[in-house]
Amino acid sequence: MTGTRRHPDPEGASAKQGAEAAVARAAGPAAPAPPAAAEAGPAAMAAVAGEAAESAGPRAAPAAPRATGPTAERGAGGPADEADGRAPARAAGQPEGFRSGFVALIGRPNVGKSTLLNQLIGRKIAIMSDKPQTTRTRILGVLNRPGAQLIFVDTPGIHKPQHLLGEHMVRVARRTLQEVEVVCWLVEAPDREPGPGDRYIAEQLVEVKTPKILVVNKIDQVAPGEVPAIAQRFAQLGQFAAVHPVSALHGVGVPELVEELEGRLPQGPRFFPEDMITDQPEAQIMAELIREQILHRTREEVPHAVAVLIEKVERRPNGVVYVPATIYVEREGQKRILIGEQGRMLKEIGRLARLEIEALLGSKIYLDLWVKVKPDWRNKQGALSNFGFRA
Ligand SMILES: Nc1nc2c(ncn2[C@@H]2O[C@H](COP(=O)(O)OP(=O)(O)OP(=O)(O)O)[C@@H](O)[C@H]2O)c(=O)[nH]1
Repeated sequence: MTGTRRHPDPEGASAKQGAEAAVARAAGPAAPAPPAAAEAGPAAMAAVAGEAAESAGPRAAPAAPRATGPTAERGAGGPADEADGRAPARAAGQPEGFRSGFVALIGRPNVGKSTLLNQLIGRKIAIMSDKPQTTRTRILGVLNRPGAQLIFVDTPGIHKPQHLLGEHMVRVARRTLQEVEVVCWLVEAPDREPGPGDRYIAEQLVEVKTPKILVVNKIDQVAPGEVPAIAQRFAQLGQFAAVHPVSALHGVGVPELVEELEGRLPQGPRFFPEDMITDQPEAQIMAELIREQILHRTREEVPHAVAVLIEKVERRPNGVVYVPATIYVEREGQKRILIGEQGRMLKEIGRLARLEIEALLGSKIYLDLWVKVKPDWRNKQGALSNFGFRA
């Protein structure tokens, strides 16, 4: 297998460090073209950009401004200039008064953070499922508006950790709160009142000095007349700059939320190129799309015991992109469930994931799925690193 065993690290550096690097690239000389997908393992893959790059397939994706951390150079127009006391230089074509900044989406597992992120961006960049703790790492989504760039950070749900992976998830979510311009706290209207998980988050939020917006999601599941009282019960738990009832699934209330958030961002540079919608590498999104199909089809402990690794992405002369991927589980029994009778379950997971990946890349895909057992991987630091989770 030629694919590397490490995914690019979407969180090895802070979101802001990554964005600073992005500004450096945007302002500096033209970024080098990404290595051809045929030769490149996942670590070298570029992130998924907007329409143009995507429809042209992985080779055409621009080099991604990834969270490259301390080695990245800063260029003119980046936050380094602000630190020097100079006004940030505006990139060509950037209007006067342009606003930009980071918005964290936080909340209990399963409240709809990923659904809201996809709705805000207008594209599917985060997987969604009805199983709690679906999101395992921080995901950046970029919304470009005529006068602003909003960078959303979808965090793993904050919950009481029960294993090493859980601890990692909560740490990532907490760290994110320190770095952003606005925090959106999502709660679920069907809960009707705050539960212990919500109160736990509210306590964490007390220390957060950045403006907080309370977003009451899933209002499609309650009678409209109930919404104000429900919102009030959650709003009592803290100091909120605004309260927005939404249905992330149906897009209700989302444009109003975007207006609110844009108005709260400071003036600043465009951190990411205009055609970029996420900093997630393609290979990582592919792995997540496979995991999403598994989440939809399995129950109890299986969904949480699964990790997916894209071994390589190889464009073949006939135009088909060959993607071998390994699904790791913790026990033989879980492997049997995933493979299913006469391989039927794995075949179906592969078929549906392939359709999603083809839509993502705009190319024909040959998805080669394998299932392997790695006992207790969620409690092994080495395995977590291999799967791209960093402390
Ligand atoms: N009816 C309804 N369902 C929603 C809405 N928003 C999200 N959901 C559903 O809620 C479930 C959880 O949504 P996710 O977006 O995966 O939740 P999350 O907060 O990202 O979950 P974690 O990744 O576990 O933290 C999915 O089944 C969604 O379809 C909404 O506005 N209305």
